[in-house]
Amino acid sequence: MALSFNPRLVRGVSRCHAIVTAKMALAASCRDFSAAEKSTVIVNLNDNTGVATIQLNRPPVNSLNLQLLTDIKIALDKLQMKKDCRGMILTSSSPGIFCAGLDFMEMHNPQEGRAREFWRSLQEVWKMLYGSRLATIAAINGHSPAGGCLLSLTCDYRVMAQGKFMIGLNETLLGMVAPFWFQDTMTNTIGHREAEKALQLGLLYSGENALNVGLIDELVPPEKVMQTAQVQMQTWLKIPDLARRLTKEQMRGPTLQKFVQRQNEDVDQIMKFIMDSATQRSLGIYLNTLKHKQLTSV
Ligand SMILES: CCCCCCCCC/C=C/C(=O)SCCNC(=O)CCNC(=O)[C@H](O)C(C)(C)COP(=O)(O)OP(=O)(O)OC[C@H]1O[C@@H](n2cnc3c(N)ncnc32)[C@H](O)[C@@H]1OP(=O)(O)O
Repeated sequence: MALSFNPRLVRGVSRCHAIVTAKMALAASCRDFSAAEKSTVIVNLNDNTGVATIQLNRPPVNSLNLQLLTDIKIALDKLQMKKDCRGMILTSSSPGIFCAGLDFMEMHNPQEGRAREFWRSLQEVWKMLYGSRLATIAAINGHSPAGGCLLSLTCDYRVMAQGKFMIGLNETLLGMVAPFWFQDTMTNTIGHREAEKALQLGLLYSGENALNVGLIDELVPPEKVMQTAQVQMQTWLKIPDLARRLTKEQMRGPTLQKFVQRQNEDVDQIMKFIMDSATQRSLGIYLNTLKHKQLTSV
């Protein structure tokens, strides 16, 4: 995958620069994580508008492994430290795939030390995105199951591509429980009743149904996703930053405080769960299902 700018993002922009793609030193592992040397996010900041774009860039499906999570975190850190940066659009460089959720390689028969680090990175990315001072918009240009849906839910607004794409928290289909903070993020977006149904049944919504339940805010042709996100961003940036940011803090504060109080306990629970042989069996069955393409949306 070439690390070039998306021309649509930079057209007409006089001073647009890339923030260097984040890299990380991976902890020693016996597994082959050879993708570690490759860039996994492309970051642009338009100095004229103050709007940044983070493109997930880990083909084929942008599954969230330790490297991608670390790269997102570094990119966000850099952007949030830049005073002039006011908004961020989160998208993917792979047409048809926003993000396939957590990387199965991190979950299937993991080493506990690595799994802990991985989970803490996910927590950190969620916390940063959910509490970001920036106006954030997810430009969902394809499938967005599980952790992919979670990433988009942290944003202030979601634009999704029309087509046969799915979005939802489907953890129960994998024999897993979406952690409480996944559940809270979903509930805060679509309300308790719909979230209860969606989470228990592991529903993957079509774009139309996602729009109906408020999981996304707009459904547009794939080629218009980015442009729509940019136009929508102007609406968010018309509001004085401080007023918008403080309102966001107040609305999301209780969810974030609950999370911080239970963050360590959450890591311990997840470790217990993922190291359990029954969990691994369910995951193995799910991976087999995935190979035979039996996933459907409602
Ligand atoms: C310690 C923590 C404890 C954590 C314990 C608790 C966790 C609870 C929370 C869990 C959150 C999650 O996100 S769990 C992850 C849930 N994710 C999913 O269920 C998505 C599964 N994927 C899909 O449905 C599809 O791949 C989809 C995204 C729609 C794209 O379909 P396509 O037809 O375009 O592409 P495919 O042919 O299926 O996929 C291309 C290749 O990518 C691989 N692939 C697909 N999804 C992948 C994924 N999530 N991780 C790795 N690899 C993936 C496929 O196997 C293929 O590999 P090759 O065959 O080799 O080419």
